[in-house]
Amino acid sequence: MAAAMTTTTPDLELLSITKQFDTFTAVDSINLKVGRGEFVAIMGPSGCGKTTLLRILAGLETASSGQLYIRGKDVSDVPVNQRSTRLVWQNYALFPHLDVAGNIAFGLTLKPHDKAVVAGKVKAMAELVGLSDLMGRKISQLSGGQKQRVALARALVTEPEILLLDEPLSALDAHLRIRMQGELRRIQQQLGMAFIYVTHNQVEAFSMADRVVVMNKGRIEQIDAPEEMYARPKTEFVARFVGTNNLFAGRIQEVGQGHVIVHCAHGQLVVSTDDPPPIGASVFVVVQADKLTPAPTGVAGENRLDATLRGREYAGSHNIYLLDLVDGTEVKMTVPQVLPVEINQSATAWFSPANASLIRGAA
Ligand SMILES: Nc1ncnc2c1ncn2[C@@H]1O[C@H](COP(=O)(O)OP(=O)(O)OP(=O)(O)O)[C@@H](O)[C@H]1O
Repeated sequence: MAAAMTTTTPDLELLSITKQFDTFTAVDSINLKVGRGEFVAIMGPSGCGKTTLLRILAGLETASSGQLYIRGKDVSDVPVNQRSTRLVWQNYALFPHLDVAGNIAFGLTLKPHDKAVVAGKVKAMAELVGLSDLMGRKISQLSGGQKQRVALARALVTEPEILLLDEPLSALDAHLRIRMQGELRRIQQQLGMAFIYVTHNQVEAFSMADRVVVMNKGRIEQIDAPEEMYARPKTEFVARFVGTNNLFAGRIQEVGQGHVIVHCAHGQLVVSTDDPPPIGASVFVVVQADKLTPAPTGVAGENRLDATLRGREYAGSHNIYLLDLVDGTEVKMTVPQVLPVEINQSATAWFSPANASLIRGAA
């Protein structure tokens, strides 16, 4: 039954959406609410079910079970041409025999419309996406970024309630991609429209989205604002998938005032926490690579990691150091300076207890 419509009705609500292909579960009991005008990015490794989920939202695929609501209305059985969603994907699927204006107008000309109304809407949309000067151009005379703008305008001109985007920028070069990220965010905010954006690209997801969804094997691992997801991954999978984190497996050995001591294979680590797991619990200590700094040799102290330098990479503004701990654990440290250490020599790293977090490990 459709939920009563209120101003707080989410743009999109998924209740236990599952998709099975024969015996294989591609999308597994997904629950998700997308608020009014929210930008949600869905990311995860290849094959985790991102595109299948987006196709279900678009009506191109039918869920095996579960309910899908758009602005409070159950659309689970509404066919694709009657959905208030539009899909934009990377191979723009534009019509080469039509010019830019013809391509943008295409969605509107499928239904009876006054010519002047169509022209007005196409003009306004071209202005919004920055194509006003190119209306008479053929598609073959456009750059990749311009083609992507046409595809975007063609979807938006039909005034969908939600725009679905499947890796829309992946065919563009790095420079153009950054430009288009800014443009997409501006357009989305100007229209106040919910965007559901599927991508492999972490930087893209984290720079545009209000919230990021990380999927793994058809399930949602974590939904959070980008900063929160980055600073506090909640599962081992997310900690390994997002950012550049170091994970140290261990067990809680001692619970102190505002901190715990974790026993790991290479030694003890101290982590600040207000929510300590019980003694004996299996945990991972998570420390971002840029929260590690070199520790002066010979100085004892908590969270000092004695290691061997195995590799280094110069990345312009920073250096990435690969270190091996005594038990073979690999550690990544990102620092601005060049360290006076050669490959296979001893090196040390250190982190503050306040810069580490805990996630529960396997029992
Ligand atoms: N029509 C289909 N029949 C059978 N299996 C399918 C079908 N469509 C997708 N799958 C399987 O479902 C899983 C999820 O596919 P999906 O395309 O949603 O993944 P994805 O996360 O979008 O991957 P990628 O990032 O590589 O595009 C994959 O294992 C895929 O092989």
